[in-house]
Amino acid sequence: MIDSTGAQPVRIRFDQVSVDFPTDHGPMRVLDKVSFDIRQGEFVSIIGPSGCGKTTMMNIVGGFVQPTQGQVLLDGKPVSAPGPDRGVIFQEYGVFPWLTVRQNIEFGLKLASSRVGAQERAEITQRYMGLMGLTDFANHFPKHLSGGMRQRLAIARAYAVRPQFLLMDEPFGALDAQTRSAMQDLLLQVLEREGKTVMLITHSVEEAIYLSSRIVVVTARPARIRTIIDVPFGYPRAENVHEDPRFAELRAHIRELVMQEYEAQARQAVRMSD
Ligand SMILES: Nc1ncnc2c1ncn2[C@@H]1O[C@H](COP(=O)(O)OP(=O)(O)OP(=O)(O)O)[C@@H](O)[C@H]1O
Repeated sequence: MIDSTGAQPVRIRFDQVSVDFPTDHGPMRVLDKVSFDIRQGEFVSIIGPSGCGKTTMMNIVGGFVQPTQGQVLLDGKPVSAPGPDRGVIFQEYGVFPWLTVRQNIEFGLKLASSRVGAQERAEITQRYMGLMGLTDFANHFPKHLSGGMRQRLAIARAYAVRPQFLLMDEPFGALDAQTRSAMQDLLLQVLEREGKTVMLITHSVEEAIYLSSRIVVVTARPARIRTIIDVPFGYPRAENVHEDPRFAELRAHIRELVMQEYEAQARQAVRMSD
């Protein structure tokens, strides 16, 4: 479905979303009147200082946190609960320690859809174990995997379900540089094939530019939209896009914005301690 302007339809809409969390000193505002849209097939990264409210934004889309004011709409309907249409990958490894690698992926599929039969589940599981380099560890339990492998298992489980939306909170943060780069390329391949709508939280400006179609820079807490940047590179994304002079310019620009927000956060902390 394409609207009259020829643009893809809006899938995720933040509409004046504010969140206050209770603290011992009264409510703490974490998000303040955040509004932006994510359209079908877009890859939107959120970048901003640590602790500013990015995970909270993702938790609202995931259905884990309710806004204090405003709403998040998924295909025009307010989000009220988690659902299998959204594949969520958390910072912490979201794997079940009492299940093997194979069982973890199969269980994710079982939860998401009762329509996938046992045979198909086994095939999908085999495929994603292969993609993530986990085939040799199919019968291992997570405690016998390295941190990076556990994270790859969490990613395999989310991808295997083929959700319409991928919500990723620093999914590659715990990986070494080489694995991280391989996982970024694999994500681009999966998206090329399956055409998902993605929201990614990352601290890496390079990762945001390499993967995204747009980057939302948010302010120090409470998170507000500082600016939204269109990434000038199309898909399939060239692996050597890092060498494009526009990449370096964009990186410098976004780093500057994020540094300014860290400085604002530091000034806030000084004021609070006065
Ligand atoms: N359920 C909650 N109850 C109370 N406070 C919370 C809750 N969830 C988050 N917070 C607080 O809200 C603020 C924003 O947290 P959030 O995790 O959204 O930030 P973030 O930008 O994702 O941080 P980071 O980049 O370090 O992961 C933090 O001060 C956090 O302690």
